[in-house]
Amino acid sequence: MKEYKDDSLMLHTDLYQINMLQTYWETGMDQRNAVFEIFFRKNPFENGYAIFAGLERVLDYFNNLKFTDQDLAYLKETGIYQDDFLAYLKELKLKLTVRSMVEGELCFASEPLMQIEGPLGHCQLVETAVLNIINYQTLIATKASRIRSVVGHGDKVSEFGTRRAQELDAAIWGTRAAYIGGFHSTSNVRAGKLFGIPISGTHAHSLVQAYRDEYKAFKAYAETHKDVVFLVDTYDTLRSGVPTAIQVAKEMGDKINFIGVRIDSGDMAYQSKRIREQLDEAGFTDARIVASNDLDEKTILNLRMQGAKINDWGIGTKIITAFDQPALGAVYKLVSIEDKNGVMMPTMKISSNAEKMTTPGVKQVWRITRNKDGKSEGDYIALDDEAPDKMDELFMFHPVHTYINKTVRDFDARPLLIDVMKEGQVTYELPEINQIRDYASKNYNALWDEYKRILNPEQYPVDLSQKLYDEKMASIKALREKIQVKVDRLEKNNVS
Ligand SMILES: Nc1ncnc2c1ncn2[C@@H]1O[C@H](COP(=O)(O)OP(=O)(O)OP(=O)(O)O)[C@@H](O)[C@H]1O
Ligand SMILES: O=P(O)(O)OC[C@H]1O[C@H](OP(=O)(O)OP(=O)(O)O)[C@H](O)[C@@H]1O
Ligand SMILES: O=C(O)c1cccnc1
Repeated sequence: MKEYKDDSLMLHTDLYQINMLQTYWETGMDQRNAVFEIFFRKNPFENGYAIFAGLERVLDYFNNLKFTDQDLAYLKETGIYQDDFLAYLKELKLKLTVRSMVEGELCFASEPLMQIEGPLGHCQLVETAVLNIINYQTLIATKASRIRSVVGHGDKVSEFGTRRAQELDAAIWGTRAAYIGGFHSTSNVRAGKLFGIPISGTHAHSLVQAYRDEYKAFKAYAETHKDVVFLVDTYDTLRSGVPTAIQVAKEMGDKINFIGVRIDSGDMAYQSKRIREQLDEAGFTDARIVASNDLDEKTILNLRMQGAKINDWGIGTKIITAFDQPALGAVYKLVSIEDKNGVMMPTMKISSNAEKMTTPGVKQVWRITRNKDGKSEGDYIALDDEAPDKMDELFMFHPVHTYINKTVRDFDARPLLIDVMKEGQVTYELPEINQIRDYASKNYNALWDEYKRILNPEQYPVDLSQKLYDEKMASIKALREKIQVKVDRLEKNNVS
């Protein structure tokens, strides 16, 4: 890999973004004010909700983002761009204004998670990296929440996935997202240092193999550590591993804090029950049983159903790679653009595929909860000039099946998109990681159980205001008519 002393993230974008910027610039469009929104079309893992994560890194990415001399030298080398455009890039200072959900917010398909406003060219340049960050972190936080939701009360879940992650960055930011989603600790020591996440760890089979003997290995480990968890499945878990762990724990007595044992293979329901008996019989009733080996929410649920006596769970591959759904699929769509008279005009993409159709206009997402118990009624997407928080009753209807509707009274309406950056300056004070994690947990607790089950959850309502719905329908009609005129003209030209 080539080394650059001033490498920046400006080039961490798709070539087509710079190509579009060039077109906007050459045609005098680059300074037109534009608003883009980020949303995903389907909740990941067929879950009933997702947990928003990634804002801290997005703001960090925006901070001082500019083309460096070596970025520009590289672009020149490609031969794609002329000197005058490169000179324009050299002076480019991003003036983005950002509204976003905060990390730990519950979010749902089809609602804006973040809104980026600014000169069209600036907004375009950052699309790729912003999606890159939010897609991954939101996905992992959601997967973590699913896993956390199936473990027992008092069980601990540790993230073990660094070795299986899609490279170094994914390990670090993935484990942060897993912590936000409810994991208790990580095995990644650097993540502990960078984010203040609790770290935890046992030992590997190699320790036992190195000493060629379980007793020697456990004893050596115990003599060099205070807190110990012995990995007991290297040779024969029930006949050798656990009895040896017990022997060493007894010999060491108060010199160590014998936390328990870990198993990493075999039938973990059967083994954990037998291990529990052996530990209890030896008087170690508080010793914990840690399990790892390709675990996820489904295996954990199944193990618990079988009465497994597992207290703590180490989760690697399946969390850090979001194994069963490796991408969230969030997109970045233009919703409003300034016209040549300086007026902001809503814009949308239409498609025969209803899922691919966007909703035009600058919007706010309102979380509607009942005043009497704080429970969720649904989310209400309204145009920016609407104020559902000032209304006494709210008519909420399904945006496709409009006959599914309800009128809500005595409710609280909370706007979810808050100002985080104004013309390139961060205006938001980043919370501590534990505040984010607590916030996610509080939000999760306020959600009805029906939306939280990991299999076939109920669909949480994400509704459009009447005004937004009407404008969307009018835009679709107007666009269809415009296209029809064009098609007719083309056909007429072909005939003549
Ligand atoms: N009682 C159980 N019920 C359901 N799944 C289990 C049970 N015990 C273990 N598993 C899961 O079954 C999968 C395979 O376990 P298996 O015993 O085959 O381990 P393994 O990976 O072959 O062992 P090794 O790591 O030694 O190669 C793992 O995902 C594990 O978490
Ligand atoms: O199974 P995962 O959910 O991906 O969790 C991470 C795995 O990493 C370790 O195994 P590995 O074989 O790499 O090393 P070890 O068993 O020698 O520690 C650990 O024992 C887990 O099995
Ligand atoms: O601490 C552990 O037991 C651990 C950490 C990473 C991966 N596997 C196991």
